[in-house]
Formats: sequence, C-alpha cells, structure tokens
Amino acid sequence: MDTDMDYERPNVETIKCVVVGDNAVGKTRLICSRACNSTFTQYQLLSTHVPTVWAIDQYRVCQEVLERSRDVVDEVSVSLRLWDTFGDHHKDRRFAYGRSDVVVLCFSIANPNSLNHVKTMWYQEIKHFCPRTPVILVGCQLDLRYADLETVNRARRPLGRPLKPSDILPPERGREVAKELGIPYYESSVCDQFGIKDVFDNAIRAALISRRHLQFWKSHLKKVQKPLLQAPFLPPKSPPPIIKIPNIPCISESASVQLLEKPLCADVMFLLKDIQIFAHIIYLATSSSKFYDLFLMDLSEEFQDTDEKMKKSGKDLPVRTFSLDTDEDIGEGTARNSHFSLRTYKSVGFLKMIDHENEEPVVQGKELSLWCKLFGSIHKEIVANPVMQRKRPMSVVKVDHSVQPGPFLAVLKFLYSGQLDESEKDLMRVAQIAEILEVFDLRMMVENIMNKEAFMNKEITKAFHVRKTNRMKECLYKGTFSDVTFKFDDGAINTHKPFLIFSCEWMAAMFGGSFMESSNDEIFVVIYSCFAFCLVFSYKYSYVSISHLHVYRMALLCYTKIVTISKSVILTEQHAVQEMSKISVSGVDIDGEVIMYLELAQFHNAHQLAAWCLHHICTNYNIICSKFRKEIKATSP
Ligand SMILES: Nc1nc2c(ncn2[C@@H]2O[C@H](COP(=O)(O)OP(=O)(O)OP(=O)(O)O)[C@@H](O)[C@H]2O)c(=O)[nH]1
Repeated sequence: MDTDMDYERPNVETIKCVVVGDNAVGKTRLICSRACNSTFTQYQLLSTHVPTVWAIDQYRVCQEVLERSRDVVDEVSVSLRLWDTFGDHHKDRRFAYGRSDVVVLCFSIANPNSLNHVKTMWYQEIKHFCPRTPVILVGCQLDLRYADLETVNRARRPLGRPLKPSDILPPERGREVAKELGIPYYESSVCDQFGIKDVFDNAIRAALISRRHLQFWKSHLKKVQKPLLQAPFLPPKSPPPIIKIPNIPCISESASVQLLEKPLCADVMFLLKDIQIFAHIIYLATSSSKFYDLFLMDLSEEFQDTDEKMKKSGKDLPVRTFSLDTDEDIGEGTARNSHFSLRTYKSVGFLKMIDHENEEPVVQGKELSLWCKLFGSIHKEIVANPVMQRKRPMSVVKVDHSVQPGPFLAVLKFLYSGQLDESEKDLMRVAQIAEILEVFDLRMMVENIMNKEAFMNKEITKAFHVRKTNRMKECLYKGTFSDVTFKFDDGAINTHKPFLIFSCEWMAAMFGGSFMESSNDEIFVVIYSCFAFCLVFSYKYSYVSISHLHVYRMALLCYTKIVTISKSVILTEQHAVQEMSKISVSGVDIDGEVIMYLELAQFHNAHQLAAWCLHHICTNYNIICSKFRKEIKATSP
C-alpha cells in the first residue's frame, strides 16, 4: 500500500519528530510506547537494555505503527513520524535532524549527567543542525523517583552501576534547565504510562505553531495552542490489598439439625409423657402446614389442662386408639440411644392470667385431640431453656401417649433438614406421623427407602428447601412467628433468632447467652452500627461492594464496638483504626484475610440495608453466597 499517502492528503500535517538524548535515557522505549502502544513492567524495563534505534522504516512495514502515527491535536489532523537516534555523542545525527519539525530532547531523571549533557552538548548540537526547529525537554524514567531503589538495583545488577538516592533528580532541576533554554518541560514514565501523550501532543503543538508562522495561509492551524503545562504526576498509590475470598461456608442441610440438638432460643416444648423435646416454631411452621396452623391458633380462650382435669376428676385419661398405637411401650430405648437429651419434664409454671371477676386463674391454651390426633393440647408456659437455663414463655405441646420419641424426633429432624436417615428403624411410624402432620414429602421418602429407591430422596430434599425458603421469606416479610425485633433509627425489622443463629456465627454468639441481647426480644441498633452489623454479616456470608466511603468509615468505627463483644471477632479496636487509615475505594484488608465491598449506594437508608441483609441471612442461605461470589470477581481489581 501507499504508505506515503498522508503526504498527499490535504490538511493532514506530517510531523517529523526527532528524539535525542544520552545513551539509555529511555528514548527508544518512549517512542515505542507512542508508536506501538507497548507497555512494560518496571522489571522488564530494568532487566533489558540493548542500545537501539527504533527503525524509521516501521511506518512502511507495520500497519499498526502507521495507523497510530495519526492523531488529532487541537482539531488538526497530523501524522507523527518519530525518529529515534543513537545516544552516542560522537555519532553523526545530521541525517536525522534534516527537515525535522520538532526535537524531543530526553534525559533520565535518575541520571544527573544526562541532564548536564542537555545543556553542554545536546542543545548546542540541535541549534547547530536545525536552529529554527522547536525543542521540548523530557525527563524520562519518572517512576524511578518513587521506586524502591534497592529493588531497582537488584534488578539492574548485571547492567549499569547501582542508583543512589542522590542520583534521583527532583522535577525542579529539569524545569530550571528548560526555563534557561526557553523550552517546555515534561516528564514521562513508560511503565506507569504517564506523560507519553503529554510529550507527543505538545511536541506536535510546538511543531504546528512553528509551521503556522511559516505557512500563515494554513487556516486549519488557527486553533493550535502553545505547548501546555503538564498535569502533575500523582505518586503511585500503595498496592491494592490482596483479596482473598474465604471459602463460602458450606451450610450443610443437616447442620440445622444441630439446632434441634442444642436448642438455643427454643420456643416450643413437646411433651411425650415425661420427656421434653425442645424445638423452634419457625422451623416447624415453615416446613409443615399443620404446625403452621397449630402455632397460629388463638389460645386466648379458657382452657384447663387435660391432665389436671383428670387428676381433679380422679379419672384416667381415656385411652385413645389410632393406628399409631401398635405398641404401648413408649420407646424409652430409642430415646436413650438417640443423640438427643430427652429431658424429664417438671412444670415450672403456667402462664396464668387472673380473671378478676372470678379470681380464677385462666390458662392460655387449647385442647387439640380433636384437631389432630397426634397432640393432646397446647398452652403457653414459662419454661427454662435447656441450654441457657433462661426462663421464657414457650408453647408447650402435649403429644399423644401413643407417639414414640424416636420416630417423632425423626420427623422433627426432617422438618429442620429435609433429610431422612435411611437407617431409621421405625420407618413405618415415621410415615404414620408424617401422614397425620400432612408432611407428604417425608412419607414419600419412606416409601422410596422401602422400595430401595432412596436415591430419589435427594430431589425431595431439594424441593423441600425451595419450598421452605419461600415460606421463610414470607414469614420474614410479615413478621410471622418473629421472636426478635431489630430497631433502627428509621424503622424496625421483625426476624427470627433461630435462623440468625443458624446462619451467622456472630448472631449465634449474640443470642447464645453471653450477651444481654440473648434474652431481649428487641434489639436497638443505631443507624451506623446497623451497617456494622451488616458488615460483620457480610464478612462471613456475602460479598458486596462498597462505594460510599463515609458510611464505610462509620461502619468500621462501629464495627469495632460490636466486634469487640463478639466471639467470632478478629478485629481489635486499634486494628480497625489502622484499617480505616488504609481505606481505599477498593476495600479493606482485615488480618490479610477478607475484603469487604459494600454497595451502599443501592440502599436508601440503614433500614433497607439491614432488611436486605437479614433477608438474606434468613432465606437464601447458601444460594446467595455463590451469587455474590461472582459479583466480587467482577469488581475486584
Ligand atoms: N524504570 C524505567 N526504565 C525505563 C523507562 N524507559 C526506559 N527505561 C529503561 O532504560 C533503559 C534504556 O532504555 P532505551 O529506551 O533503550 O534507551 P535509549 O535512550 O533508547 O538508549 P540508546 O538506544 O542506547 O540510546 C532500558 O533498560 C529501559 O528498559 C522508564 O520509563 N522507566
């Protein structure tokens, strides 16, 4: 192709730019950077120097170089022809200077001699060969001013002499020389990609201004400005913190069964004869509609406990007979063998309300035997939690005498985890209880096991969790069965301790007994500590990106406060303050472990943000993690 096309194109100004300066100051790299867009790391630059002249012929052989030579500066289309030269003082550069439009005179900011030679040798040579050509002065290798010289020297060792701090020239030194010579001054770094455009755009300006003087009829040069001042170089930021994304905690489905084994914050107690089983209403109600209805029953009507009634009237309980009654033995053996500590029941006291007219205590409760043959009655009572020994009102459900603890527990486990142990001995009874409680997926699981098709149960478990998650969401939205309220400056959220405990170690610590909050059913969170709590949460369970620095700082401040009371803490107060000083938009590195990104912009207020976090703790427990994991990859530097 016709590479000299530009010469013929009207209004395209071809500019011959000659680059001169001492050996190894960085001329060739500067040219390549402009002409080929080549970028180098500092290490690559340091470990290679071959005295070179970048071939002028490149414009003929390399299409990219030709294309990159074209530019528009101050609305003038130009074609920049760069001429590299030898740095050797004794070489003849007459050929290069001939018909030049601008000379870029280079020195290295890490080589004072190269700057001395600007005055003593280069400027004179230029004035000798092309007295009217404009010149600009360029301090190359700017990055060395901010580099760790020890590292630089180690990398340069086989080549030149080591750099001393006294070799590094401040910008004033270059500026002084330029001022003395009456020419513009720029600095550049090939590895930081700083100043390259400044150098060549302004070289072009200098050339065009000079051309405008000679070719005054060229009206398209009207708008060309004098070479501009260079914007200052911003010293490099400290390297971004290393982002290590901790493994997403894999919350196994069976982990929720642990909550049944160690029933923190239990709010329902089942009584099977004299055995107590503690559980969580929210877990049962979101996986069985029978339980959902049971726990929403209005217990305000007058009720007398069946057992007490019997005692009073001196009669025995009527023996109820239904299909579960295959065996009068209550299955103590099963109970003892199970992991669950089945406790012997001793009543602590009914929640009695005094009916002032009759002065008769009224117990809140309800007979259930007609409603569901599994249960005798339900009432409210003050009961001590078996783990924390803290008393609180609980729903007490008396289970029919015919029901055996083993199978009943297997059903509860299923309601928590969606899983059924294949080795469960009493599968038939499990199925019967499931049938009565209308937990049909469990009954199907039993059938599958019996038909030796247990592999199909995985699908049932999956579907179970999808359904359960949806019901959890609904309970969260409506506050149904909520046992704790988070109060913010700007709103309140009703949520469920059991879910929080299950999904978040920090919550487990808070509600686990050691803190005041464990017994409160209202938690006051000021606006910023709400963020903090979200951060603590996000530390473990999701990764969100932050853009709101101010809020982030506040959050970190409060983070310390909250974190210092929590067991799962890794931050000390001092540490967090240090972290705050390191804050960059990209995030913060805590103990070299975690970066938190919190996109606060999408939330209008703390309430929304907290609601969002709680929502995710309570519902999407493991789905959400992978989703956010993807997002952090996209946002991490
Ligand atoms: N750190 C750093 N090193 C650079 C930079 N530019 C060039 N260098 C290094 O400085 C040395 C000289 O670079 P060249 O571009 O070959 O220098 P030159 O002025 O063309 O040298 P001669 O061809 O000998 O005249 C090489 O080792 C480059 O890697 C820069 O911006 N920063």
